[in-house]
Amino acid sequence: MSPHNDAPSPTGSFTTGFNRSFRPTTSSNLMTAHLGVDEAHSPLSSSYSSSSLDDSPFHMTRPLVPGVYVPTMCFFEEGTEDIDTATVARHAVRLARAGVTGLATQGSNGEAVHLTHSERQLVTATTRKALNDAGFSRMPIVVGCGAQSTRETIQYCREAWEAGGDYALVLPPAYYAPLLAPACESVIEFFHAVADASPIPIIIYNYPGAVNGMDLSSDVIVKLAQHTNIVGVKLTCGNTGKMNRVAAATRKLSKHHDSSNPDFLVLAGSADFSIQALVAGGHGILAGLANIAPKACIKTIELYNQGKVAEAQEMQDIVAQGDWTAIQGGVVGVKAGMQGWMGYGGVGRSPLPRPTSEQSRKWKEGFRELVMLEKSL
Ligand SMILES: N[C@@H](CC=O)C(=O)O
Repeated sequence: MSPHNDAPSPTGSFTTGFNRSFRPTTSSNLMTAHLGVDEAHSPLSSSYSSSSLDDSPFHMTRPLVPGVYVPTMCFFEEGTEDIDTATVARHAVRLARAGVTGLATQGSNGEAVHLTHSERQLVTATTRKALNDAGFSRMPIVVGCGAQSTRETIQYCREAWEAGGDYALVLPPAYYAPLLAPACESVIEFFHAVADASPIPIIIYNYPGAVNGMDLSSDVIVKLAQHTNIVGVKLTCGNTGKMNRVAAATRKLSKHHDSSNPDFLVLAGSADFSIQALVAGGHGILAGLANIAPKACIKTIELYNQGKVAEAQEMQDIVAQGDWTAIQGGVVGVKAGMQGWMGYGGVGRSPLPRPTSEQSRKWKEGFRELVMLEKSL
């Protein structure tokens, strides 16, 4: 059973359900929405500080610990393309019951770029409530908050907190990458400004493929890690040398040496290098493949941590092959695979293409070995 399954809950004051007075609303009035919390604890209050948040009875601290984090898919109603909240909730609970460490809404797999501000809040709030109702109120939710301006990124972080998110996953802004990249200072200033203003801690998202090729170096990441409100990194770049440098440097900077609760969490951004990440000193994965095979992803890491390296390698072989299908098919292929094997998933929001039946069969087949492994666990 997951350490996050909290029935009964250890904190009497915490209530299940969305507890930050969230009301689905338009983005224009979100910033003025009354949160129903003491003004001194409101993230919209100028006197707000992250330490005051921890004192708020409306907040439960959910530590960011090593393990498997899943950037959840977003699901849409057939025809209308409205958010299918029932499936969002059901999927979150399925993953939690499989034993994952945390979830991430609005990662690349969650089609964040297709969602409005209020839809993003709806997905996060639905996920939080589903977890709480199923006895997983201690499970953290990371929320994708990347945007092109510092201002909007901060707004996303605040909205993520309002909706029940615990951490913000932030990509560097990259539309104007050539203007920012030569001076890493601009990128550092961006992350510092966001971290200063965000009510929730920041996880750096290094995914060059999604941001005009911008690839943060280990030097930049280690510098950013020294900000008290920047607490982790997801490396989708796949650079295990960089991961080794970041893990080693942040370990040295750490005030304590508790490997079960590091100050700075270093995560692989794809499941196809899970054990490589552990060898490099990383702490786990935040990877889309776990939408399909959460138990296989968890088991691979467990085997390695238990010193069963050959068995871990064997499982990693299957995980890496399955991930190749996910990498090639992206959101379209993963949804087709889920629909084929799990009976839900549907299709991506327009303009993502609907796969033909032949393509759906191909994506489903690509996951066969992985799904067989998953079912055996
Ligand atoms: N391959 C990645 C894509 C985004 O980071 C994943 O597995 O999530």
